[in-house]
Amino acid sequence: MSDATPETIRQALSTVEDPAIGRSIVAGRQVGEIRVGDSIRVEVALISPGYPLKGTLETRIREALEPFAKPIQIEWKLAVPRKPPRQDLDRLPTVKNVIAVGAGKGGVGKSTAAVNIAMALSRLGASVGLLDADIYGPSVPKMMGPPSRPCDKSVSGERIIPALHRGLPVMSVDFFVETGRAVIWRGPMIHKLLQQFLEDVDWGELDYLIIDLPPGTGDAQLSLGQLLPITGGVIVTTPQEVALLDVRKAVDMFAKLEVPLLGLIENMSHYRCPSCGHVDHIFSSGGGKRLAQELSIELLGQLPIDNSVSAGGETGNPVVNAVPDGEHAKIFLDTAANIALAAAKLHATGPKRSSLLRTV
Ligand SMILES: Nc1ncnc2c1ncn2[C@@H]1O[C@H](COP(=O)(O)OP(=O)(O)OP(=O)(O)O)[C@@H](O)[C@H]1O
Repeated sequence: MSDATPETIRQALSTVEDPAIGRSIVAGRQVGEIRVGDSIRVEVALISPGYPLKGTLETRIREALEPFAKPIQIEWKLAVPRKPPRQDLDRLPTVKNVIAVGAGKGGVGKSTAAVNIAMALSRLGASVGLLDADIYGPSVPKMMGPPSRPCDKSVSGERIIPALHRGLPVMSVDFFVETGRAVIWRGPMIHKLLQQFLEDVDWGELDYLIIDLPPGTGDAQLSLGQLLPITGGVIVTTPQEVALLDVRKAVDMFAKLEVPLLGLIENMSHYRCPSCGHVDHIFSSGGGKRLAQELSIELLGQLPIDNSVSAGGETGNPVVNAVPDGEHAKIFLDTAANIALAAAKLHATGPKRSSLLRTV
């Protein structure tokens, strides 16, 4: 075995593959600074926040460096890869990944999921923004609580400064309508506003922009999807058969938009009695899992019904933040990590040549 130098160590590490993508961590530029003294210190960047395969990667690194017979210290960093979206929609150069949260029907907890996933990714160390594109019922600002900085759209000719809620930049259709007024958007107005959200908003450098899409799979959703540069889609459903039927429509919608599907979240999956711990599958059991298997998509997470989740939405303090060590925060953190990993895996496939024409 050769002496331990940064070069020989880098060479040894070139045989280590990232377990999620099967690529050498040296070739993938995941290895940063290497320092050698009494011990070996290596900087290694993970491809996603909360990377679920970190233990496997660590074992591989330690095995590869074992012959140097020195203590090994690994300094973990985060370097989220950027997956270029469809060629015709490469509009957000400072945003690495755009993740759209959709649902086949209303009321399944799509906005709750979008808000908590954004908070969870941020807790896991990523830089995250939230775009509330739910033109029928923009609820993200309410769910995130009062802003520490309101949205500044006053300066004409300059970039719009997004609101800041709990440290996350947020833009919402809600900022552009009077409180309590029903929103009747005509297609061109929606397009214009969303185009502004994408082109005129100063989002800053983001690993992830999470988009809360309107519920359903009609024309409005399709045209939004054609406008937004989405890296991957996530579908939220409840376990009832009737909701699951709508999931198939949502899957079709993402396919039409040529947006890769990252997976399914089953919300209101079951209810656990807080006093006796009894688990009740109020709707039906295993529906999300069966459907995910049937459609060959990943089941990213299963969230039980719980007061703390709805209270988080009502009080403007998402459960991931309000009860940070609770069961529901843990489920959202795991779900967010699964989403981020699924998006990172797409990176290996490179930019997509779209057969769709831009409609605006
Ligand atoms: N796991 C859960 N446990 C308890 N309440 C929940 C859960 N998930 C969502 N809710 C509640 O269900 C209601 C609907 O949730 P939410 O607004 O997130 O749904 P949505 O799919 O975005 O609806 P919309 O179609 O109106 O946009 C809210 O009151 C929310 O607090």
